[in-house]
Order: sequence, then C-alpha cells, then structure tokens
Amino acid sequence: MKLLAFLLSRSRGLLVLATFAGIVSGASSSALVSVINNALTQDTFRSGKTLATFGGILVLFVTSRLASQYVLNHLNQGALLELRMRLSRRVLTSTLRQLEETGMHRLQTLLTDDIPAVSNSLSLLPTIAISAATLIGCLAYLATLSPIIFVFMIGFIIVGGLIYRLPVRLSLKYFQQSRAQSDILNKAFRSLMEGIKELKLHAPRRTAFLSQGVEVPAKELRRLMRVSSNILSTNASWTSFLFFAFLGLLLFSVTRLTDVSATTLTSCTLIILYLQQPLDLLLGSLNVLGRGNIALERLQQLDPQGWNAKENDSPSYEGTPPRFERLELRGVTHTYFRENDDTRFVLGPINLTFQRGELVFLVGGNGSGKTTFGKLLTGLYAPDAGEVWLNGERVTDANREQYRQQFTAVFSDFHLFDNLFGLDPSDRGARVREYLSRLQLDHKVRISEEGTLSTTSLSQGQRKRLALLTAYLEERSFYLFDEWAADQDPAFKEIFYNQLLPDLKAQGKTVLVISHDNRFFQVADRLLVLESGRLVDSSPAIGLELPERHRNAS
Ligand SMILES: Nc1ncnc2c1ncn2[C@@H]1O[C@H](COP(=O)(O)OP(=O)(O)OP(=O)(O)O)[C@@H](O)[C@H]1O
Repeated sequence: MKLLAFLLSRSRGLLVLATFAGIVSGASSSALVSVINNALTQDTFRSGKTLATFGGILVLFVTSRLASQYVLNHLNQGALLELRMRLSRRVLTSTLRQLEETGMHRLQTLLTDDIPAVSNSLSLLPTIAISAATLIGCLAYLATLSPIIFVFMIGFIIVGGLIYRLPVRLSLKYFQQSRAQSDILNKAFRSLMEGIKELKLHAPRRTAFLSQGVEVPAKELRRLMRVSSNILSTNASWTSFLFFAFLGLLLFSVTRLTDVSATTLTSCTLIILYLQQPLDLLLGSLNVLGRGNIALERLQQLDPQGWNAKENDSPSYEGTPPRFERLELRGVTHTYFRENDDTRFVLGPINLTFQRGELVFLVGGNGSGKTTFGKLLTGLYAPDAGEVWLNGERVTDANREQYRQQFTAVFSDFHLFDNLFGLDPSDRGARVREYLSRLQLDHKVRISEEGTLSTTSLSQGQRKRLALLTAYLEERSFYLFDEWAADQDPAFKEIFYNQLLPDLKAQGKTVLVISHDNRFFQVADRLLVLESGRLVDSSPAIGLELPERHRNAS
C-alpha cells in the first residue's frame, strides 16, 4: 500500500516501535478481558493478588497505548509537513509549462482536498495498530477458551471481511471520480474570486455562472460523494447485522451441535461483544485508507519520477551568476498545442543576439508571441528546438537554473510579494529610500528592516512601480519589462522611458522592453518586431524603421 510505503520510507524504526507498542497495548487489552472474565466466572479469582495483576496490566495497557499513539502522531504530523513541503518544492522545481498544463485549480485541489485526505488516513494509523493488536489478542484468548468457537469466529471475520471489501471498492471508485469533479469545482471557485467584479456588474452572467459554472459541478460532486458515502453506510449497517446474526447463530444453533459449557459460552460471548468495536474500526478504516491512497497517488502524479527522490532538489540557487556579456539565440522555437481545438501556436525559429548594455524594444500585435518570447528568453521555458548560448556557453537543462539568475522580469501578470523575500533591505537602506522617492512612492509605502512592505493595496500603476523597485534591488544583468508602462500616467511614462531605462543602460544593464509606446522608440538601440510568432525585423538602432502596420500602435 502506497501510504504504508510512504510512512516506511520516512521512518522505519519509529513505525516498528509504534506497531510494537500497539501490539503490547492490544495484548494487554485482551489480558484485561481475560482477567475480567476469570473474575466473573471463578470466585477464587477475586483476590488481592488478582487485583494487583489487573492494576499492572491496566497501567501497561494505558502506557503502551499512549506510546503507540504519540509515536504515530509524531510520524503522521511529520509526514504531513513533508507532504506540504514536497508539494511546494515540486511546484517550484516543476517547469512553468508543466504547471500551466497541470492548471492552478488542480494544484489547489491537491492542497485543499488531497493533503487533508492523506492526513485523515494517516491519523487513523494509531487506531488501526491498537485495534489489530486487540483483535489478535482476543482471538488468541478465544482459542484457549473454545477452539471451535474460535474457528467459527475466524470464518466469520474472513467471510465478513471479503463481503465488506467489495462495496468499499465500489465506494472508492465513486470517490476517485469525485476528485476530477473537485478539480472542476475549484476552477469555478477561482473564477468566482477572480471574476467577482464582472459577476457583480452583470446579473444575467452572475445567475448563469452560478447555475452552470458552480451548481452543475457542485451537484455532481454531491452525487458522487453521496453515493460513495451511502455505499459505506449500508455496508457498515450490513456488517453490524452480520455480526449479531453470527452471534445469534453461535448461541442458538452452533452450541447445540457442539459440547460447549454455559460458562465457556458466556466468556466467549463477552469476548466477541468486546471485539465488535475493534472490528468496526478496522473495517471502517479500509475506506479512509483507500481514500488516502487515492489522494497520495494524485499527489505523486504531479511528478512521478521525482516524488521519491531524496531531497536534493532544493529550488533555490545560491551561486553567483557569471557576468553577462553576450546572449545568443540560435533557431529557438516554442510551440503551444491546444488539444481542445487541435491547433497550435509556434514561436520562432528565432536567431538573435543581445550584447551587454543594449536597450532593445520588442513590438508586435496581440497574440504575436511577445510574452512567450520573454518566457523563452528568461529561461522560464526551455526551447523545443534550437540553442541558447550565454557568454559562449550553451544553456542546457543542467545550467538553466543558473542562467535564469541573470534576469529580472516584470511580466504583465506579475505578482507582488508583501515582503522583499531573498533581498536584504537593511544592506540597501539608502538605495531603497532613493528608489521609493524616484518611483514617487515614498509617501505611500514604507519598507521595514525585515523587508516587509507597509502595504500592497495600491493602484495598478503604483503596484507596478513597486515591482520595478524589487527589480532594481535584484541588481541583475538583464531586465525584461512586459508592457510595464501601459498603466503609467503620461508624466511617469516620460520618466520611465527617458530617465529610468537610459539609467539602466548607463549602468551596463541589458534591457528588453515589450512596448506599444511608439512615441518613445527613439530611446532604443534596436527594435524587434514579432508577427504571428516570427521575428520579421530586427532593425539596427536609430532610424527605427517600424513596419507601417505598427506605426500607430500606441
Ligand atoms: N499558456 C498557454 N497555453 C497555450 N497557448 C498559449 C499560452 N499562452 C499563450 N498562448 C498562445 O500563444 C500565442 C502568443 O501569446 P503571447 O501571450 O505570447 O502573445 P503576446 O504577443 O504577448 O500578446 P499580448 O500583446 O496580447 O500580450 C497566443 O495565440 C496565445 O493564444
């Protein structure tokens, strides 16, 4: 079972210890039953010595049970922490394309549904260990009291267990289907959050979205989970029925055929009744374990090769990137396949060189591939074909992480963290203040010594300025701005194009600006034009002969 293998891979020693303590607890629980039974049936047994034995076993029972639970709880919580961290690391070490194809909604289901499902099943392990040990101990005691009733009991457990398993499998099938439905529902929830303004402004859209977008998958999820749970409830009731039917059969029929005394029968009945609880717990846990297993499989599917790898896949790169001199793209391409409509978009092949200290503009119509080019250039996408060379060294999978450290980028869908993670603002206090003032944010935002921003609740243009501040502090060699100035007022556009960009160039930075602002193209050394994924012009410097169709783009 995957769950057990997962726990075993984490700490075999502790698992053995917990199981041993569980067995001791189960055995002492059975011993308690035997003492109680003897005290009930034999007068000579009710002595002070027996009381002391009873007390001793009781202490052993409680302490071993506690030890088993503590160790397993420790293991479970550790396993959960590891799952959360692994999933986060997997996200950070997966390629951007893999994540885009997986879909954020699916990652959300993994975090919000699947990890708790694994957690639920792991938290059952102490109960399972103790119940199993109690069951085995009581059965052993039953065997000493009446071998024939023991054989009947074993027969009942085997037949009952087999009958129980079939509906559990069916229930798990429905549960598995419900996971795909959860993905769809989480996608709808994301739309609900991100599209709240559009939904509030348009009543018919809101009504249709609620009934088709949310209610349909939510109802389907309800149906699947209801069927799955009803199968289990029916199964549990059916098993209780079987249990008492077995007891009835034992008391009223079997004992007539065999020679069992009334005292033995009373003792056996006491034990069998005592066994009902561990049996119920064990059978009930089959389903929870099955659900945990399905959830763990889904988590592992995110990266089947890498999941079991040892933790040598730290997502951070600590080295110092080499000084940037020259970047060359030789015939690089990137293709998006759209399975739904069987079409594709091909960027490239692109042949291009960037030198240190160049200021280059990239223009092109909507959907021409500018942002895709930005992702390819910065190493967020690996090229499908062609080669990238940095300072005369070829970029491969092995050094792409290092290659990415040359770049800082503000994409049009940038994310603003509320802390300058990975940057030490105390080292850069004077520069932070200078940049805040240059970006006209000094009256709005303060940055604490720990790097926390006093607020990120700003206008979109101001948020972009804060993203630019972060980019400045990163002090990388190559800057990429994807339509950065689109949200800026005219006065700040002037500052951006006529002061900030030339300043970066003067510092020896290479800058690629994706822009539609043709009023400012003269500040560029070079203008690149993309059309339907093809680089149709890379005119050298000034004069900037922009093809007719792009002239009035801004
Ligand atoms: N994650 C993706 N999966 C599949 N196709 C994509 C993806 N991202 C972009 N595309 C497709 O690739 C093409 C280029 O998109 P891209 O975002 O690079 O264009 P762009 O020039 O930056 O456009 P805009 O000026 O509108 O921002 C588009 O046709 C788009 O449909």
